[in-house]
Amino acid sequence: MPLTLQRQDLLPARHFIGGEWCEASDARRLDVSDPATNAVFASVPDGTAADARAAVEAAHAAFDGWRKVPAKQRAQTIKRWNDLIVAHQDDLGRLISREQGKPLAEGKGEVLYAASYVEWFAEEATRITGDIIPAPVPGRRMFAFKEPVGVIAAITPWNFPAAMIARKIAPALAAGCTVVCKPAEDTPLTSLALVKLAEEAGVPPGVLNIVTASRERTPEVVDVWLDDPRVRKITFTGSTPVGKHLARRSADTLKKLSLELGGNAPFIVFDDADVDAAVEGLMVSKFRNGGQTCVCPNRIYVQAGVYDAFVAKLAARVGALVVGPASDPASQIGPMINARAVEKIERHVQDAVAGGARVLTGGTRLPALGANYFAPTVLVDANASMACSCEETFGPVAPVTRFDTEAEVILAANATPFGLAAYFYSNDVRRIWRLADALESGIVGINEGALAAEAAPFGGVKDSGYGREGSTHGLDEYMHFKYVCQGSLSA
Ligand SMILES: NC(=O)C1=CN([C@@H]2O[C@H](COP(=O)(O)OP(=O)(O)OC[C@H]3O[C@@H](n4cnc5c(N)ncnc54)[C@H](OP(=O)(O)O)[C@@H]3O)[C@@H](O)[C@H]2O)C=CC1
Ligand SMILES: O=C(O)CCCC(=O)O
Repeated sequence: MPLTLQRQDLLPARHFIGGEWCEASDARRLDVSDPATNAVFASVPDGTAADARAAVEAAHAAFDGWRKVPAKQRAQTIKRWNDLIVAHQDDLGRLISREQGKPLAEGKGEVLYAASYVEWFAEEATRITGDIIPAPVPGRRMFAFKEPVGVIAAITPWNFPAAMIARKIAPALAAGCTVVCKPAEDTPLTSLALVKLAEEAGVPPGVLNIVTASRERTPEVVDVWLDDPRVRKITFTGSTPVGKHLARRSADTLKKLSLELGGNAPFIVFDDADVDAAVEGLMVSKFRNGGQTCVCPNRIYVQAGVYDAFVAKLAARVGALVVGPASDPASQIGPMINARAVEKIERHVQDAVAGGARVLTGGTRLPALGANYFAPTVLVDANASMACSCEETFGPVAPVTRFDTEAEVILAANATPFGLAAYFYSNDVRRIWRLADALESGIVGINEGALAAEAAPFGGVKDSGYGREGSTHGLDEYMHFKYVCQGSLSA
């Protein structure tokens, strides 16, 4: 079924390069399908190296002009973009849900979440200050100015097609950078709609450029940007192997990098926790976007004293989740993004069961709904050797492990190369600060399952990457310092 929007022109379905909506240089196109049915409902250009080069040319040519636009004017343009995103939240929410599969309420929620970053960075644009440094010797004046790094390349994933674009592009524009962007193959339409609204907001030609591409052609497009010394920064959200590839491949041109990569978040419930609050927190954090979120709990550790009560309550809540297409307002869990995602989830569940885990609810695909559906699942008796404990499942599967002591669970929680988010529930204030210190993670939730906010620095440690998005630190990622030192002037 074609997607009908209030504003059909929010589906430009072409690249945007140098202020022009255009086709791929060889006119090849890429189909976009609905993960609920696998039915194709739109298409976009399948980008080429030539398109990628044209985008860099445009961004490079626009940089000097954009960086010199007064901060207040840049801020006003970005604020207008925010206002347009909010005004079109219904269309954008429907677009997200159709191409990504999340329930409509979540799709619309993501639009407002994305807008919160755009608004935040519009405001931050007017507060970019530097330092006046007390000189260590007489006759000198010393300053540190912040400057935009230049052209930046944003490579975004499919799980939050609006929010990931927003929290990369808004700070780049606020800092005075120009942008080339490549969204994920599965979800190119939302990003094109956002770029259309940025154009309407008055972002000048060449400042924001977007090239869509298939999985097959993505390396060809991105390699152009990796090799081009005019691209001064890569900002990426996605898998750890691709993040490491980008770091290696951009070494020759020594680009600045922000890498927001995979996670393997522990979620720990202590005997002294409020069990109902912990179950609620897990439902919020684990099943958001059907479990396809990098900060989703991937390993759930529950202390022996509350284990039985916790898993009984959790299984009841998970078993009651309504699975269905985004188009059904009752749906709480939509389809997974594609066949590869469902295969990985199924492999994790089967591996866990073969290793001794028990399924309390779910555990299978839901073919009656469609090929990409997987039942929300609770596994108990999970252990560290299982694939679901070592790899990011990225699906609606909650594997639960029993533990006895605080020392034991800290060791287990940190026994992973990843370090993006960690959660724990406890009412003992001494334990709370011990754990907050001990967990090797960029983000820690204490008695809270919903952590992300535009004012907070989002990012990881270890194999979960580096760099932060959101907050004032999210703006610094797009700037460098220039130290200026003035000696004495001769009389
Ligand atoms: N941190 C996070 O938020 C995310 C983590 N993941 C994790 O990664 C797993 C796999 O998901 P997947 O979609 O394959 O993630 P990828 O890392 O493959 O994709 C993320 C982005 O990188 C692009 N990309 C892929 N390969 C290259 C390459 N060689 N050079 C440049 N860009 C590239 C993708 O383009 P294209 O779509 O065209 O391939 C997409 O735009 C998930 O199961 C999950 O565990 C996934 C998404 C987000
Ligand atoms: O999963 C991701 O790709 C990061 C976005 C999650 C969030 O902002 O909470």
